[in-house]
Amino acid sequence: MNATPSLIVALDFDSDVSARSLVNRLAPGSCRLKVGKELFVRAGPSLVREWADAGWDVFLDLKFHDIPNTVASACRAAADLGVWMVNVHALGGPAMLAAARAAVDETPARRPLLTAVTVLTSHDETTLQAIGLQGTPAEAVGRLAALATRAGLDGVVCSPQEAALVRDHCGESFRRITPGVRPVGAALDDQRRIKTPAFAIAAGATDLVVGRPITRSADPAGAVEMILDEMRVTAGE
Ligand SMILES: O=c1ccn([C@@H]2O[C@H](COP(=O)(O)O)[C@@H](O)[C@H]2O)c(=O)[nH]1
Repeated sequence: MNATPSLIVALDFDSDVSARSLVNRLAPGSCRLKVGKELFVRAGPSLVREWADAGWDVFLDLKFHDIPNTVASACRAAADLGVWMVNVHALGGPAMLAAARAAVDETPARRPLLTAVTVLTSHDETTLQAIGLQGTPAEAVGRLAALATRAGLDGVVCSPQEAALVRDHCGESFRRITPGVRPVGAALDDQRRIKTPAFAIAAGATDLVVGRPITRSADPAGAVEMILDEMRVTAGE
């Protein structure tokens, strides 16, 4: 793939009013939208459908992780909303990943991209050990990305620190969606494995997810433009 990397704005707001106020200042061609657990629980599927119908690429980031039948049904429901991408958690294992893939394949005309979360960007080696995962985050990402590749998924969610490793092991066309992106000087918040937008692009990330550096900025639309500029410069556009 070598497509221009995209910016996905994480709309982690506590109301649809706040989310709409930012989205109304953005253009669908300039970035994509991510609806995660908070906004989805607050505002529901109708908001997702509304944005998808309005031409936005919506990433429904609910990280499904359950028995295969339940995850497959949830992926079908996401496809019915018209989302651009939906994700599951790779820790659900091969059968769950295969069931998710089969479910999105049932609607070829509007099949969403299907990606898998590997190791959350809030983890470091110490917290991985605390939950019983051996090795470095990069080693765990490599193992989980291999599972996702074998199940026929379209890519994984990983930190920018593992983007190059995933590209090398899983191929150029396998998407590397990277949260844990922080412009120079931005607060770390609860993230642990972070890098700048420039690093993420240079390392081969295909889609950069950025939330609080935008949503908590005094000028969110300006923050989006600054990140897009840094991405363009690094990509040599
Ligand atoms: O490993 C992961 C997977 C998902 N996320 C989500 O991305 C955004 C990041 O928000 P920031 O405010 O830029 O930290 C958020 O919605 C997470 O749920 C992640 O951070 N790490």
